[in-house]
Amino acid sequence: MRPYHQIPIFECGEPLIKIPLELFAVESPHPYEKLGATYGDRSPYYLRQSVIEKLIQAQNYLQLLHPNWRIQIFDAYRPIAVQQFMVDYSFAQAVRDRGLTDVELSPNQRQEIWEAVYAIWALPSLDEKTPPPHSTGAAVDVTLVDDAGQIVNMGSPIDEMSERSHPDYYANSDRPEAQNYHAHRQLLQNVMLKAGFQRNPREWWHFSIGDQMWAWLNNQSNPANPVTARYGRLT
Ligand SMILES: C[C@@H](N)C(=O)N[C@H](C)C(=O)O
Ligand SMILES: [Zn+2]
Repeated sequence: MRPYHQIPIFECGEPLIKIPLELFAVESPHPYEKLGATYGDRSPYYLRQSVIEKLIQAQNYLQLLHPNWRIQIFDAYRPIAVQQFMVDYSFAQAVRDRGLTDVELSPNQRQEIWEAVYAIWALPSLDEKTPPPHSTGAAVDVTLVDDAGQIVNMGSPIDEMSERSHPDYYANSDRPEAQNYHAHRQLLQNVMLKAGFQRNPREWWHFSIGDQMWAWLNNQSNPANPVTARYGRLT
């Protein structure tokens, strides 16, 4: 259980619809499909209707500051089967990165790797009270692309299992390069927050609106006016 799982969900029934990809930049091929994740008759490029409207709003705010920059969509809707696939893939990759194989892992090593995996991935829970954020169609992983079509350097790749994924990792650095990374992360956060999203406190790229994490973060900063979640798991 994460603290945001205490938030009650009152599903509003808003449809999951195709993102108008022509408006945005898009990571292509899709990063998880490339690894073998299958979506059946679904696609990762779907979100709830008003989440898409808010994403367009965020990009409009971005373009007031930087005309011709775009939000790049890395991932959006994620069925629970894909959440499970990515959790398993990330565990296996972390084992390989340590130069080990699954059978060689000591109980301590196994636990340490699972902790690293679940530091950034949500549990692929089938319980309707604790859905993984992307399985609600309300969460999106994004970065920025500049007017030359280049991905803006945020100082670490999306999905890296390290401290560098923390949004404020570069906040107190004296290095001009690191200050740039922090400024880019702040720019992304500012335009997304202005449109109503909240950012995952552990990941510079993950934003959501209307799900449990969003409600929990809202309630942390504004306890006098608590909100609940309006998007639950989609089947
Ligand atoms: C790991 C990243 N892509 C992500 O989406 N993390 C959140 C917490 C999730 O799994 O929902
Ligand atoms: Zn995410």
